[in-house]
Amino acid sequence: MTPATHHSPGTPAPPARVLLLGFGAIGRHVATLLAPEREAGLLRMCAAERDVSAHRERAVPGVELSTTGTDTDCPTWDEALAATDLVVECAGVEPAGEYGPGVVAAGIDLVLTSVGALADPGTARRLLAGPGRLWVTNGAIGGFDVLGAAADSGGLDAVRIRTSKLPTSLLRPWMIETEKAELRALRPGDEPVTVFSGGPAEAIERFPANVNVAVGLAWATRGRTQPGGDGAGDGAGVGPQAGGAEEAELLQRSLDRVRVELVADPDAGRSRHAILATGDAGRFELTFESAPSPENPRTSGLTALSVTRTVREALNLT
Ligand SMILES: NC(=O)C1=CN([C@@H]2O[C@H](COP(=O)(O)OP(=O)(O)OC[C@H]3O[C@@H](n4cnc5c(N)ncnc54)[C@H](OP(=O)(O)O)[C@@H]3O)[C@@H](O)[C@H]2O)C=CC1
Ligand SMILES: O=C([O-])CC(=O)C(=O)O
Repeated sequence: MTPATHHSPGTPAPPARVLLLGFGAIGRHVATLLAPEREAGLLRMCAAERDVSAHRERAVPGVELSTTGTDTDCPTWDEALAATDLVVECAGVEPAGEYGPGVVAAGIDLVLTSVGALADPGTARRLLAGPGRLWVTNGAIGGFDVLGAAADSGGLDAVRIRTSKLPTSLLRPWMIETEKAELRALRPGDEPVTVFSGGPAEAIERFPANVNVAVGLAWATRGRTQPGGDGAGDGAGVGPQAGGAEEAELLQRSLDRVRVELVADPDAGRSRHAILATGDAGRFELTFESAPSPENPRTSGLTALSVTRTVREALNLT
């Protein structure tokens, strides 16, 4: 839905109503970046958290709060959703899978930040089933115009991503104590340690907050649904008109092709994503080291910038 264009000629467009699912590092940064649109009356924003009381003191001006939890002094998720034109998920892979399908099924467009949710075939099918459109953000990486073009022509055989992060940002509850101790003991100058090597689906299951980029890369290089179709593109929204089931199938094949390496690097001042894609179309090497998020130094700041761009595109605010 593009509310900015749905109004009578001659009357000002009503503000687009945006609901953030999750108001952490990315959600807050996105809300701050969209302050000019709020102040210009183009947008109204609400943010859903599961524990609103923990967020009241860190309010962002002009952003109302609602809850997916049990707070009783603010609108519930369902109430907030009923008054929304666009949902922007920035909560995590699990909440994306829990709430996202209901958003698109209600005919509301969804911007997906936790792109890793697409690694689960059932969730991917439901997120792509419409009638709401799914907008898959580029997140912490990019260059998808080049990689998408190469993939569209069937010109890629191998797609790899090597993500390097500070060791302590890769600690996970399922790790055994010796693994955790090894990561904690790494000091600047030590050799990096590979903590995962394999496919994006397994990677996102083990590291849901670190390798959304790998699933995003698989999405970007899934190729085309049909000759003359317009399903693939640089962050393009998709929906039933673009063939949701076919998109989901292409994505599964692409997930099987992408290889992921996740590295704990004690010298990784910035998160680093190195992509190598090769095939008949050529050899493409792209590296991303974005400035850290102002809210969370373990997350690339580029993600919130990409999400903001996707929101502007989805609402025709560009
Ligand atoms: N595509 C990409 O390139 C990238 C994607 N990401 C994705 O973005 C997600 C968010 O990142 P970031 O902002 O740094 O993480 P944060 O932990 O800072 O923020 C997530 C917020 O979502 C809230 N939340 C979690 N579950 C729910 C729920 N069920 N209902 C409402 N709110 C909920 C959390 O609340 P609480 O405080 O209660 O836990 C928290 O406030 C990551 O988990 C990752 O999946 C991240 C980086 C790059
Ligand atoms: O922020 C980053 O560098 C990437 C990230 O965590 C993810 O893809 O989940």
